[in-house]
Amino acid sequence: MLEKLKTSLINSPVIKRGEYNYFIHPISDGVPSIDPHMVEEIAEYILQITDIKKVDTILTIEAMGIPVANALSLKTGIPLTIVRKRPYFLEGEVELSQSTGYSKGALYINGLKKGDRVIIVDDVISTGGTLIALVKALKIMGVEILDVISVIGRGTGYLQLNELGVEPKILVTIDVSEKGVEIKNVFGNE
Ligand SMILES: O=P(O)(O)OC[C@H]1O[C@H](OP(=O)(O)OP(=O)(O)O)[C@H](O)[C@@H]1O
Ligand code: HPA
Repeated sequence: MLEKLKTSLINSPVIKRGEYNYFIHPISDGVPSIDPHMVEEIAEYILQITDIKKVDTILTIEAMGIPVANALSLKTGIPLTIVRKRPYFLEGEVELSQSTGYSKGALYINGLKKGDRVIIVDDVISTGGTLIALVKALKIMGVEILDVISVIGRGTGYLQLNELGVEPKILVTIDVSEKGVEIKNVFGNE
């Protein structure tokens, strides 16, 4: 299962972004090109591990959550809502701070209201900085989070989501070092 994803991950180049060992992969970077059959493999797998029936909208974060989240939206007919990196100044817009292992910035939520039921789909969880900030903001908004799914996971950032009462489903967990990427676990193989 997830063979295309696993095989491509172990061949990912790793560069330094400051002190951070950053792996480069089509799903997390769109580099090199994204194989639609790999996206299909991932979307199919997600549909097997999450209950999509009650979901009002699939929520993702600009930019690299979009390819997988959009594939899910197309397959299910459920609308896609994208948390953006620029403001739109619309009524009710919610701003939050995003920090990763190599960047800091702002994110902006539009199009969600209290009571909306969402699944969050992203490409990578590492420090957890992005998803922790998003989950906290959604809870304040009264948005119901039915599931949190990340295609790739590294490090222990996901543990802080547990403290927020969220158990993210991470499809493939990896170790990243200067030597490269190693597969640690596949969701459902525990
Ligand atoms: O767990 P964290 O440490 O927060 O890292 C995970 C985040 O890092 C990337 O976002 P980023 O905005 O860097 O890149 P992108 O625009 O390529 O998605 C990725 O898309 C995740 O959202
Ligand atoms: N590679 C690609 N995207 C990422 C990473 C990484 O190492 N960490 C957080 N988002």
